[in-house]
Amino acid sequence: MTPPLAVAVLGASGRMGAEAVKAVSTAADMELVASLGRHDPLEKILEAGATHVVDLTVPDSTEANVRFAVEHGLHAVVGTTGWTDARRADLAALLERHPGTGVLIAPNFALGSVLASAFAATAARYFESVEIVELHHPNKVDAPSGTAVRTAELIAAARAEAGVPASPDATETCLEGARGADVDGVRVHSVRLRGLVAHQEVLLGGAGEQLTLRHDSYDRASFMPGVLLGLRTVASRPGLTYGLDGYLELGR
Ligand SMILES: NC(=O)C1=CN([C@@H]2O[C@H](COP(=O)(O)OP(=O)(O)OC[C@H]3O[C@@H](n4cnc5c(N)ncnc54)[C@H](O)[C@@H]3O)[C@@H](O)[C@H]2O)C=CC1
Ligand SMILES: O=C(O)C1=N[C@H](C(=O)O)C[C@H](O)C1
Repeated sequence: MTPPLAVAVLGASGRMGAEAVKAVSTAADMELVASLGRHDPLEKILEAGATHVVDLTVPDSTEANVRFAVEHGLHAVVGTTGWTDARRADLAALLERHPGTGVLIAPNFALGSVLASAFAATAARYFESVEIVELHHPNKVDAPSGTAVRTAELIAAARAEAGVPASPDATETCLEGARGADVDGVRVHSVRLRGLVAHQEVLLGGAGEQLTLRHDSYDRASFMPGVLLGLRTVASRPGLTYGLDGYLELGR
């Protein structure tokens, strides 16, 4: 019989970490061997005999946590935001020196969100204008969301490949921030509102028509199937995978 995956959750007292602790604890093929908070030494992971790490911490901590995991040959599933191009490049280089180890960085674990971003990238090839509105709870520390950044990157790449020009925009005078952030040429607007969890709309405009692709996470339970899928898959995918779409067969 295959032994259960020995999983350590980092950020275990946080909103996502607490949900991941529940999900891993109730998965028949996993054992939660360690739960770490901000003040716990990372050595706890090794003492507990973990083979897999889930990082759901904060942008300032995640890079050091994941580097520690990789340097000790542990596979990592990472939901924390803040993984810039430069940070991912450094991590990919580290992984080359640890060839059997896998890391998944997933800006969003909700399957519906991953699908919505993929649909948006497909649709963006056919519309003149595209903008993103992301809406989150007001305790979120980063803006724009990691999901919106990833969606904008996918959209920009698809439009570049199809030769679609920049979205038209005649703005000449503008209060700072009024047109949102520019991510690879795609405007991203961030709303923070009590009562929300995690939501995103991609607005696509053409002559006389609009297509809106919206995804809503009403509960953090929505992220858990993706976390578990990541844990079950990561060891068989050495190196760095960016986006849960890398583990799904979306083209079929
Ligand atoms: N990929 C996805 O599907 C999702 C990703 N997120 C991201 O996950 C991250 C966490 O989100 P929340 O749980 O809402 O935040 P949170 O603030 O509720 O939780 C973060 C926790 O990490 C702890 N922490 C900080 N540094 C640590 C360290 N070095 N070791 C262990 N624990 C540490 C904090 O004390 C806190 O308890 C954010 O970056 C958020 O954007 C959130 C929801 C879904
Ligand atoms: O902080 C959150 O809550 C979320 N963070 C991730 C992001 O920044 O995209 C994923 C999801 O949107 C929830």
